[in-house]
Amino acid sequence: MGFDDAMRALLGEAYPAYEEAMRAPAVKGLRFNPLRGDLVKLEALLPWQGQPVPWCPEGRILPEGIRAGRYALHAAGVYYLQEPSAMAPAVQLKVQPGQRVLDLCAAPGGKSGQLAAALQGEGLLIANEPVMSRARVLAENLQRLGVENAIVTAEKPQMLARRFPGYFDRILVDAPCSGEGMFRRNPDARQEWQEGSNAGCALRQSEILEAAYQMLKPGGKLVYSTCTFSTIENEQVCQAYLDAHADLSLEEVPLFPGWEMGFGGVGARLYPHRLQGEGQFLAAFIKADKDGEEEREPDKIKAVLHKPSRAMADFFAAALPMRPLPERVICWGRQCFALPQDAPPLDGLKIVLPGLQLGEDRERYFIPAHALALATAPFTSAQGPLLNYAAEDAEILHYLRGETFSISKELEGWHRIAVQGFPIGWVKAVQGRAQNHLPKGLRLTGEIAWRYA
Ligand SMILES: C[S@@+](CC[C@H](N)C(=O)[O-])C[C@H]1O[C@@H](n2cnc3c(N)ncnc32)[C@H](O)[C@@H]1O
Repeated sequence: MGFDDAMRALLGEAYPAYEEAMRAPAVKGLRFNPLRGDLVKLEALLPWQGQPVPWCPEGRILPEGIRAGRYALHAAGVYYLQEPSAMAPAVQLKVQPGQRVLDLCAAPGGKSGQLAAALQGEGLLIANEPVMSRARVLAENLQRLGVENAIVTAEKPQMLARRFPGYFDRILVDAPCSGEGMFRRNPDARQEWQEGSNAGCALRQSEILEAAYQMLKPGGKLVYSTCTFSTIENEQVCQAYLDAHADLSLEEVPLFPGWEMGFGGVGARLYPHRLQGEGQFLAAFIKADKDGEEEREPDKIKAVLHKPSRAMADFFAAALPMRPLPERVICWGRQCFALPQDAPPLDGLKIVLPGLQLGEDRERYFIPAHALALATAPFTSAQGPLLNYAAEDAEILHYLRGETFSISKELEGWHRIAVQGFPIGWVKAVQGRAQNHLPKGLRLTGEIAWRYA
């Protein structure tokens, strides 16, 4: 059976509506980042209004033609580009500040960003992605969003399961899948569809879920999601999971307008012909609490902590006076990171990012990391030296292109540069020039939509 026949069999009478929706353009969205402040204020920064996404308060549907990834406020982590249906699984996990959260299949990081925002800086997020190149993008995205309490790992789920038995309050398994729900966005993937691929994906999904089960605390919650339609990868995987673990039960997923209950009452289905978004499946599981069973806590961090140099302390006092010098600092070579509170031991794991990247402590001088500028809250004049510009100011364009530009001759030393109050990186003021410290990989080339008009 080809893909079209499989969809016809799945949807029955609704198939023509689905087919018509597939001829329309894919829906694009953005999600405001609550770590950057109040939603009403963030939304007021943009000159266009997006329609709200009913299942995600921070989500907006992008009006056609807006290239929101090319604006300076994107570089400042004020929002993240995310397709509306993809916003649903992380919302359903209902993360609370202070919890231990695992995002097991996390790159490029849209859902990790949501989970980190729900933690509000308290607790721990481990964002895992086994494909190293993708894990690096994940780390970069979390840094842009200003997340400070995340550790990015690049491990196989089974390896993590050995290290973190019963450790997490919340786990998201946004599994690799056959991607049928994304064919409108990615038509080439449709050509690659093969009948047998669903079963192969299901096998891998069940293995990932098994590792996640081992890491879920009694009383904890897990959300499983895919962006595919096949019942083999969705309801059947969920049913097999329930059959294998008597202490797992389904949590009902509230249905928003346009959502459909999954087959057999398992989870929820989002279809492009029923709502403004692409295809998605999600289901939520609760692990039964065990009275009297002691929680197994891994040992606290065993890493050798770095004592910040005088140069680093001076840098913090001058450039970020509102931010105390971090206490739990580790270094890889000269690159230093502040560990999140309650970071577990990380030895033996493939770590891409162990916490907030601070910069290079070279004893005689300190070079701040880009992520440190992005981690700071929106500007107030008490927060230290900052060059604040409007989005359409030429300095912002120069900065994002990696160029130096003129500033007042009276300024000296490290300054954050900000757009509309939101830092986008560091410059060093030297004799009336702002030396550009935007990492090369983040510089914009080609057309830049730097004006909102
Ligand atoms: C659907 S994507 C995740 C999207 C991500 N959650 C987001 O919101 O940006 C699935 C991810 O799982 C990763 N992956 C592949 N095999 C995996 C495995 N065995 N265990 C965990 N993740 C895996 C893929 O590389 C891919 O990045």
